[in-house]
Amino acid sequence: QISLKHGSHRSGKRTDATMQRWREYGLGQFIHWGIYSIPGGGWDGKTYGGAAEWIRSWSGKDAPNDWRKTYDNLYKQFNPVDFNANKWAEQAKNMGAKYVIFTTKHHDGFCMWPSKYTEYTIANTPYKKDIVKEVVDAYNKVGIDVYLYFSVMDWSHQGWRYDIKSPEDSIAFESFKKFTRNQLLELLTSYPSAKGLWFDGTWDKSWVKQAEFADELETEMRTLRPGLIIGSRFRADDFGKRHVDSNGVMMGDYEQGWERNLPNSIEDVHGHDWDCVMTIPDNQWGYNSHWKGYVKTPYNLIEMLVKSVSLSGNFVINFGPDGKGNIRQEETSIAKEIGDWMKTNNEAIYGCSHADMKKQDWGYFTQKGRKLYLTVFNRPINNCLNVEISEKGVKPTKAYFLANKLPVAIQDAGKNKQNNNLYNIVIPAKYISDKPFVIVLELEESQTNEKAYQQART
Ligand SMILES: COc1ccc([C@@H]2N[C@@H](C)[C@@H](O)[C@H]2O)cc1
Repeated sequence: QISLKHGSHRSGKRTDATMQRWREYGLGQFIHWGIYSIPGGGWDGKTYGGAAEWIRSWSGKDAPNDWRKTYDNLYKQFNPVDFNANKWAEQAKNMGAKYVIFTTKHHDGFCMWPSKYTEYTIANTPYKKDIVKEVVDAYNKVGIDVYLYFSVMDWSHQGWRYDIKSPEDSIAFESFKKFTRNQLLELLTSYPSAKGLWFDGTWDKSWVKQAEFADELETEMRTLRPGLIIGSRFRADDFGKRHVDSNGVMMGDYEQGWERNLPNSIEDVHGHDWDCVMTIPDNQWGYNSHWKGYVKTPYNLIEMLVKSVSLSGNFVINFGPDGKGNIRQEETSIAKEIGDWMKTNNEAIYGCSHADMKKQDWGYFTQKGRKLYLTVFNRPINNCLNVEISEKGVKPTKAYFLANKLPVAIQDAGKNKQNNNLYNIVIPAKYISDKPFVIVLELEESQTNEKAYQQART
């Protein structure tokens, strides 16, 4: 046990109601929207190879002439005339999202709210109005909780440094730290209904060296907003360790490392709360007019959602509106498909978590109380869903389709070598579905005193 002043201040999950509400969300929406949405991954007929929200960093011979100057003046033309926060919120509601994470400031430093600590904000664009407020109000109105994405790394600020290597760097970075604290307190004060902050841009050495400052700032924010939810990405400990401190204890309220990645087993989760944030194309968060590579189907995303909940996590799908404030057609149709599926099956998602059952090939278990939800992605040829119950004295008493409550048969298939009780849940052969479907299995304690059967001698 290494003694730490600025490591994790809590081990184990948070047990308060606010965090429990977060745990039950299941599905969330990420929105990346900012100045980078104007170029949309290219400029002057040239396309940028990286993620569209990083286009300010475009340089070298491939970049348009004077690109940095061009980019840093884009805010003067930012006027998203098609933006309608209520339409976005309605679409997210219909998709079944319970929370939204919205980019207040990305790495380029442009503020989507009228911050009083810099000129580089929405107030100085033709649009003028406070976009963060419009999003917060519209999503809250339809019952979706709002979390504010904030990039600590800020390329527009004179005081930002990737590392601190000289007294001049230290003085500059002190001014940057003051600016960052001011903006964060400003966000918490201006948008009191925001439930949490989603930090990014916290990997550089300069920030990793600020254990005491970041720890005190996190405490100050939590004091200002009791119940505030902050993930594992915000700060580093006394020795620069991030996400988990030097004693292996997670910092923050949930694991924020699952970006475009998913755990594969409950062991990967280490008992932490977590969410996965996922792009629809391979790696584009901000609007990119030409999606390259594989674009995930609604089916891919529904499987990731169910897998996340089956491992006690939330799944957050990213949307990247364009420079005029439109959500593109591909994202609109995905939101619709997922929403249609959620309307029928959300009972297997909301408030559910990992079931201590052996993973089966046909799909995933999620559980809430004594109800097991079997979401089937790979229907067995013999229509029998294998279920192994290792918990002694527990047996399934009822099985039925979630969609229409029609019963399905439960066959007792004896015991396997580990003495687990095996069951076949039998899907009627005539039942046809071109979408993943859910079967509910109700469990009850059984008093049977069956003896364990003789193990084979081998
Ligand atoms: C250096 O690798 C990355 C990858 C993604 C990011 C940002 N995190 C995502 C949530 C997006 O905001 C992406 O720009 C930053 C650095």
